[in-house]
Order: sequence, then structure tokens, then C-alpha cells
Amino acid sequence: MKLLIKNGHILDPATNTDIHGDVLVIEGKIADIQQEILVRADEEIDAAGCWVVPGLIDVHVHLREPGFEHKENILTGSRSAAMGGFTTICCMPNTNPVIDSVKVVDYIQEKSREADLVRVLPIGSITLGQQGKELVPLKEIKRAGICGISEDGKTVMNIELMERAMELAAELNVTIFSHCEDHKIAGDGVMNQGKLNNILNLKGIPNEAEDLITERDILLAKKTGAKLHLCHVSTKDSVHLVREAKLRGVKVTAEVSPHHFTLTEEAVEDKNPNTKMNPPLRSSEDVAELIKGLKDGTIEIIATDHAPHHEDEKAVGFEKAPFGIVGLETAVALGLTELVDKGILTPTQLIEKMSTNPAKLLGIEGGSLKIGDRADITIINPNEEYEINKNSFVSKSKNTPFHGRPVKGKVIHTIVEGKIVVQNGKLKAVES
Ligand SMILES: NC(=O)N[C@@H](CC(=O)O)C(=O)O
Ligand SMILES: [Zn+2]
Ligand SMILES: [Zn+2]
Repeated sequence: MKLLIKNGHILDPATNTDIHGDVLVIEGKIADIQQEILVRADEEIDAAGCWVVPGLIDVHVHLREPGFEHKENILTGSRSAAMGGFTTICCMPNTNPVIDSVKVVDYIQEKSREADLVRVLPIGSITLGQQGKELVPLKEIKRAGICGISEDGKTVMNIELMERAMELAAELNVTIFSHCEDHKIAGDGVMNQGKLNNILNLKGIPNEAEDLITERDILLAKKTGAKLHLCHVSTKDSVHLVREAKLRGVKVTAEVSPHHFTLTEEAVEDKNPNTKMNPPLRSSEDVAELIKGLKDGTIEIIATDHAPHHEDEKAVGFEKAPFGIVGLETAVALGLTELVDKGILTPTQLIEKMSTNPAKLLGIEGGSLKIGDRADITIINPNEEYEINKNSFVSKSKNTPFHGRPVKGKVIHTIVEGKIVVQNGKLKAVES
């Protein structure tokens, strides 16, 4: 099977490629990249006016299966990922049962094989059942195929237990994905604690809830030598802490989610439950520092924290609604509109944070268009302008604050191992 991608703007951060030309894929692998390739192929894609980039990788997604399939399942989440240009996604363990055993890891892998769309890498939990009491059997679940461990949704508040988890993770070379939130300080807050929460009569979550755990986990990573990845960084001081930790040689990486660099707490003004997520939308000073951190490389990854919730669950008022918003199908547009178009990141830097750096963090093949590499490729039209429409999402859930927002940049084709899964902005093979 030969696939020829013609006339694209080929951007590969891994090989420093930035040329106009053609990409030839043979039997699922990148066979050639030239200004012009003249061969007869089985299939041809005209990529004129589009970026041709390494397949995007999202290290932070909630697929909700097993246990919460009314919000999303592995098949619908994989479709949503493909539509968003992602060829690999990592799914968080806050399912029911939790991803804390070989059995659940196997189940997810089997379901994703059946879905046969994008690669799904499960993230195991840190403690059994995310109960914060006993560590998971790390050696076994690592052998079964987890790509890291996380207590996402909450924090392991017991510091001794977290230290032991990091020691073991360091020994087995497993990355810890840390959701930094001091439960006591966050209390039953529902939005950022700042200028607005009192006016809106909503309980606040102060920055310190995040910053204290960020600091704690950086210190533990330094002490144990564990590889620490910070999930959804949202505060200015956490960005400062990461910047300093890197200077001191701590093995720490950090991600920011598109909603945190796009919106501030002001978006909560009309109490739309789709502006409620954890961590909350922060102040404009926090957002400015996140953007600075993205620009200077302190934050090397953009991850969606795709957190689908059913419409009925969100329709109970701001205070009672669950935290979280969907993100797979809006990430590319927000990255392009908010970061590239505004001159904060170059196109190559955006792709680096959405593909090359995630691959490095996970230690997996991908994030590059080297000859011989597996042909995971995303083709994006950076100039297409439209309004985000939640009704066009293929995700089971539509909980987005971005419905109706004008954006620029659309995923046109997603190719996984040489197979076209999204073509001309549509899923190629959808039964049911
Ligand atoms: N981000 C969220 O607001 N919610 C996530 C949990 C999490 O990422 O912490 C969820 O699972 O719904
Ligand atoms: Zn989280
Ligand atoms: Zn999450």
C-alpha cells in the first residue's frame, strides 16, 4: 500500500524540517520526503495550503471506559481524538474500576484494538482504587503496558506514600503524572479564588492549592530521582517552580491545557457549567505566565485534559456540576488561534508541544517524520476559519465553553500507521 501526500508544508520539529513538498508512505512507514516525488501510489492526498506534521499525541485524556460509558467510551473517545488530529492518546485511570490492575489495562488495550483508530496508552493509578492507601502493583501493570502512573482527579495527599511511589517509579523508570491539588486548601471551592468569586458568590480555590503540591512533588522528585510530569499547570507560581526546578536539574516536565491559555476566570461570569474545570480558570496574570512558560520552553507540552461529562450531569447549576470539559476536537484550533496567530509560538513550536515533546516524555516512537518511522501524520489547514460547533463533535459529550467561538485552523486528515482514519475532515470508517 502506497500513499502519496502532495504539495504540503512539511513541518517536523524532530528533524528541523520546514519545506514544501511531498511525503511518500509505504506499508505504514515514511518512505521518502522530497520537494517532488513522482511515483504511482494507491492513494493520493492533495495537501496544498496545509501543514503536514507528525501525528499529534495527547498525554492527558479521560475516556471514561470502563464505568462511565454514558459520558464517553474508548471507541467514541478514539474517534474524537482522530478528528482532533491525534494519533496517540494516554487515558487517565479515574474509571470504574480504576486502572490499577493488569486486568483493566488489558481491557483497555483490547477495546482500543477493536476501535482500531488511534493508539491508546493507559495510565495506571498510583494507589489501589485511587483510595490513597496502598500502592498499585507497579511492576505488573508496567509489564502489561501502562505508560505512566497518575492519581488524576485527585492528589495522593499522604506524603510518605507519595515518596514511596516515586522511589518505586524511579526504580522501574515509570513517569509520575501529578495532579497537584491540596484537598484541604481546595476544600469545596468551585472556581478560582480571586477578584470574581465573591462577586459571583462562589467558593474559591486559591492558587496555593496547586502550588504547594507542585512544590512538594518537585522536592520528592529531586530526592527520589523520579521522572515527574505535572498535569494541567494553571498558576503563575507553579510555572516559576517548574522553571527553577529545571535549572536545578530536577527531571520535571509540565503541560498546559488549551482552556487555561485561552480563557481567564472572567469566562465564569455567567456561571456556565462548561467553564467549570479542575484546576479552575485563573486570573489574567496566571494566564500571562502560562504563555510566558510556553514561549520560553518551561512548559513543553500542550495536553487537552479531555474530560467529557453528560449534558444532564452538567445541567445542575455551576456549583453542583462536575469539573471538566471536552478538548480533543478544539485543541488544534485553539493552539493555532491563540498561540501561533498571536505570534507566541511558531508553527513548529506548536507541533513540538503537541507531538514531539509528548513522544519524548512517553519514550515512544512518534513525534517525528524521519524516513523509516511509523507513518503517523496529521494534516492541518492553518487558514480555515470557522466557528466551533459542539454539535459537530463526534465525542459523546459536548461540554465545551468554546461553542460559537471563531477560530482558525482545522484538522483535515489524520493518518495512523499509514492508514487514513480521518479524510477531508470526516471519519473514514464509522459503523453504527
Ligand atoms: N479536569 C477536570 O476538571 N476533571 C477531570 C479530572 C482531572 O483532570 O483532574 C475529570 O475526570 O473529569
Ligand atoms: Zn487532574
Ligand atoms: Zn484529567
